[in-house]
Amino acid sequence: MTTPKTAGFATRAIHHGYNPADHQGALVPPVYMTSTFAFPTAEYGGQCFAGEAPGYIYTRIANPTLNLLEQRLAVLEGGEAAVAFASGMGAVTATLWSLLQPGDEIIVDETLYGCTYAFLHHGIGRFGVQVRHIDLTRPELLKEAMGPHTRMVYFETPANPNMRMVDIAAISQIAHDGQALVVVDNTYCSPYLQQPLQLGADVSLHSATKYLGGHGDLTAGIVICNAELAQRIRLVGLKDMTGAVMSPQDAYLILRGLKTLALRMERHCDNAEKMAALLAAHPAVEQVYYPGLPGFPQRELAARQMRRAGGMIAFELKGGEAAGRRFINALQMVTCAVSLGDAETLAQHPASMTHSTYTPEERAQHFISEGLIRLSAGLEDAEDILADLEQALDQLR
Ligand code: MET
Repeated sequence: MTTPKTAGFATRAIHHGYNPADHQGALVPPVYMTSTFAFPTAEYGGQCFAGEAPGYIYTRIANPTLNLLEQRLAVLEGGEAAVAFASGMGAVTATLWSLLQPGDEIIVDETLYGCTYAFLHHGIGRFGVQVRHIDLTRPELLKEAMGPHTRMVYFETPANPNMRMVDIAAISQIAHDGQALVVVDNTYCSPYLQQPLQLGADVSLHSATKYLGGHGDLTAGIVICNAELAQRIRLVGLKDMTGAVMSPQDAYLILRGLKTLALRMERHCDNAEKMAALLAAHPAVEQVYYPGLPGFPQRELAARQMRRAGGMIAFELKGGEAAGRRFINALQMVTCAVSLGDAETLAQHPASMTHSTYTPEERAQHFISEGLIRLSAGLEDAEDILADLEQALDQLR
């Protein structure tokens, strides 16, 4: 059913866009596990292709299960429309291929997820799009940097992996004064914690592999924006160019994950707050980057644009990179793996894993230290996570 605008986040995450009465009473939406759709007549099939009839054609273009997920995520982020992809990078690349052309400039923050960075520099950057890094934590620098060819401003907040935060409202205002689109990778927050479109951004995208799916059993991506941009991304990015379509089975798993998103995010935040406090108080730890900690330099911004401080933490040990490896290897329950937003608490080393697409010099230039450790707070009992972190830290003494 179409949930009223006054309905709460969890209500919409559970109900929006689906009415059991339209599906023989099935409480859970059916999965349209089909690649193609039968046309009643040859004429009707041709009309579908011409955009003159509304029928489904082929799952790469549209599918009822994907459409339900898209509608639900659009409403959860306060957007008009959404487009589903096979991975977070599918969402990133389709958005950039669709909305940029040779001669355009894209301004990005200094710190980006490793594969996004690689795509900009070794992918679209090779096809005539100028890529320029600016420290977007200082909006005044964007004002100076905007030029006649700047078509897009792109960033993550908090940034993967170092938690630097960008003021979405301030950046959107400056970008829009210069007619540039603002694209925010909202993966670290999920729509429960942060809503970029409400703060002025044009596009919010996610790796749905993370908090949206929430169970580490799929890869998927989603782009949320207005109807016009969504149509451009769907038809140019998805249909004609990248073909990176989400599986209906994965859309079903994400719809299932969304039912508990609000509950899970509260628990991720509860656990991360306790983990960050333990790390900050431990003598082996040099520095902790977590928006909820009193010493976090952008704490006020975090409080302004995020509902809570989130489930992601970065930290450095006094013993640097070598100590970091020893720490990760000493963990017993916390798992060494990339990805985030799963039920399991995960630890990884960005310089050798998620951000190994940068050279060491590039990491230094983009504020990613070689010794940084990234933690994704899971849903386990906090005391078990804390005990594991503590025993691993104690081994560094
Ligand atoms: N985007 C994911 C992360 O940041 C996966 C990473 S590496 C292939 O963990």
